[in-house]
Amino acid sequence: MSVQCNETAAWEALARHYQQDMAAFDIAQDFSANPQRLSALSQQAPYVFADLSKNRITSHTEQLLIALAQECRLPAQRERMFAGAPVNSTEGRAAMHWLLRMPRDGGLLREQALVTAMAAPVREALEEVHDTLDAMLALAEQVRAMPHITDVVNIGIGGSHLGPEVVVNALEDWCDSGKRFHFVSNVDGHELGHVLSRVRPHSTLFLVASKSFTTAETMLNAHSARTWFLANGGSEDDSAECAIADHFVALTTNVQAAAQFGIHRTLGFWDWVGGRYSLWSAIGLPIAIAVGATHFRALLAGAHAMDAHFVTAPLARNLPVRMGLLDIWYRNFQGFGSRCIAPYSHGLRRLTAYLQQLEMESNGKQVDTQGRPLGVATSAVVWGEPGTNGQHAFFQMLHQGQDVIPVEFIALRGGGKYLGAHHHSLLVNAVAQAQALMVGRKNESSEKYCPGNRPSSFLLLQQLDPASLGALIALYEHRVFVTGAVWGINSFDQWGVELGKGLARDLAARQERDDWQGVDASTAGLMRRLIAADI
Ligand SMILES: O=P(O)(O)OC[C@H]1O[C@H](O)[C@H](O)[C@@H](O)[C@@H]1O
Repeated sequence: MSVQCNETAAWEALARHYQQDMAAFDIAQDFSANPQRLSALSQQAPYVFADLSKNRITSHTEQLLIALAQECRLPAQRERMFAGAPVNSTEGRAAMHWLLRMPRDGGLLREQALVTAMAAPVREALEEVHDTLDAMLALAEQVRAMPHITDVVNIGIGGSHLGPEVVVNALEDWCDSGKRFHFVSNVDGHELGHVLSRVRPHSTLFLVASKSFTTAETMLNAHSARTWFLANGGSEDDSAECAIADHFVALTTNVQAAAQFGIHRTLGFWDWVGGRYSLWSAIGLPIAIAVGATHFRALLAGAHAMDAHFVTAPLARNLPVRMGLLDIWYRNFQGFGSRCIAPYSHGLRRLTAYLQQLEMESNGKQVDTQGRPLGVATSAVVWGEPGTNGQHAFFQMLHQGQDVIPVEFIALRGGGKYLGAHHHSLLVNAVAQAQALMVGRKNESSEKYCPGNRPSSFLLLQQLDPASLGALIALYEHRVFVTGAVWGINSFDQWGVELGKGLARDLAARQERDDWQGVDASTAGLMRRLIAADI
C-alpha cells in the first residue's frame, strides 16, 4: 500500500511552510522585496506563456510542492500513463489520449524511451489511431466539398459535446467550410426542436457522438432526429436520394449499437480514450469538418508539443506540473474551494464549461486508487465567464467578497481578424483586473477598501490558432492528471455520474406503475406533482 499524500514528509513541510511563512504572505510586498519574482514564477511552455507570479507562492513553496510530487511518485505515474498501463483502475483501462496526437514516428518524443521502447499493443494502437485519423479527415474533406450539406448537427453530451463545441467556437476565424454547426446535448426537446426547425433533411448531416452509444439523452435526441428526418422526406433506403446512410454518421466505440440504431457509417475509437479526453479522436469530426484536415492536424500538433513538454521538462520548469501543484497548494493548504476561469476571448466563451467537466469529473473524488478514503479535499469548484463580461457581474465579489478565489486569466496577444482596437481594450482590462486583485485599494473609506493580495495566474497565447488551442487544452488535461496523481485518485472514471442516471431510470419506471413505495417523501411528492393533471 502506498502512502497517501497527506502522510508524506513533504506534506508536513508544506503545512509548516504555510503556517510559518505564507499565512500572512503578501504578493505585492514580495514583488518589492524580490526582483527575481517575475522571472522565477513565469515561463514559456509550448504556445503558452504563463505568469504565475501573482500567486501566493514563492520559489520555496514550489520546491516543497515538487518534493511532494516526488514523494507521491508523480514521475512514475506519468510514465505509467504514457506506457499505456491501466491507470483507470476501476475500469481496467489505459488513458492514452496523448497517443491520439502523437505522430506515427513518435514526433517530438521519438527519441524518448516511452516511444523507442513502446510495447507492441501501444505501437499497434498508434497505427490504428493514424488509420482512423486519415479516414476521419478524408470524410471531413468529403463533407466540406459537398455544397448541398449546409448544416452539421452534432448530437452528443458531456465529453462527446463539450470538446468539439469549445474548439469549433474557438476556431471560428478558421472555420472556412461555409457550413453552420449546431451542438445539441440537452434532452430538453427545445434544444433539438429549435435546431430542427431551422434545417432541412437533404442539406443536413447528423453526427451522433457517443462513446458508449447508450447515453440516454443522446439516444433520445438521435431517435427524435431520425424520426424527424424520415417524416420530412428522408428515407431508410440506402439508394434513395436523401438516405439515412448519407445523412447520419456515428462517432462511437460501440459500432454494433450504432448499426442496430440504423447508422452504418461509423468512425470508431477505443475504450482507452476517456470521454472528456476524446476531442482528438473521431469525436473531433465536427471540428475537422469546420476547419479542415490541415488545421485539425495543427490542433493535434499543438497538443503533442504540450505532451512532449509534460514528459520531458524538469518538474520545476514543467507548466502542467507547476499549475497542478499550485492547485494542490490552494486547495489543501490555503483552503480555497473554488477557482475562477476568466478567458478574455469571445472565442473561448465555452472553455469554462469544458474545463468543468475535465476537472470536476476527473478529480471530484473521495477515495484513492486503492479504495481508501482520502483525508484531504479534492477538486475545487471551477467556474467563470469570459471577460470583460465577468467584470460587470461577479468580479465585485472577487475584489471585495469574503472568500479568496484564485482567478485564471487567459488572453491572446493577437486579436484575430476583427476590430483590432477592441482587442487592445480587452487585453488592458485583463491585465488591469489581475493588477487590481493583487494591489487592492488601501487607505480608503470602508466601502471602497479592497484588500488586495488576491491571487491570479495569467496565461497568454500568441493567438487563438489551432496549435495554440491544442496546447492549451493539453496543458489543462495534464494539470488535472498531476493533481489527481498527487491525491492518489483515479482521474479517469466517473462513478458518481452513474448514480443519477440509475435513479432517473428508476423514477421513469416507477412513473409508469405509479409506484412510490420506499421513495422519500420529497422525491415522491415532486413526482406526483409532475404527473398529476390537476395541480
Ligand atoms: O460519449 P457517451 O458515452 O455518450 O458519454 C457522454 C458522457 O456521459 C456521462 O455523463 C459521463 O459522465 C461523461 O464522462 C461522458 O462524456
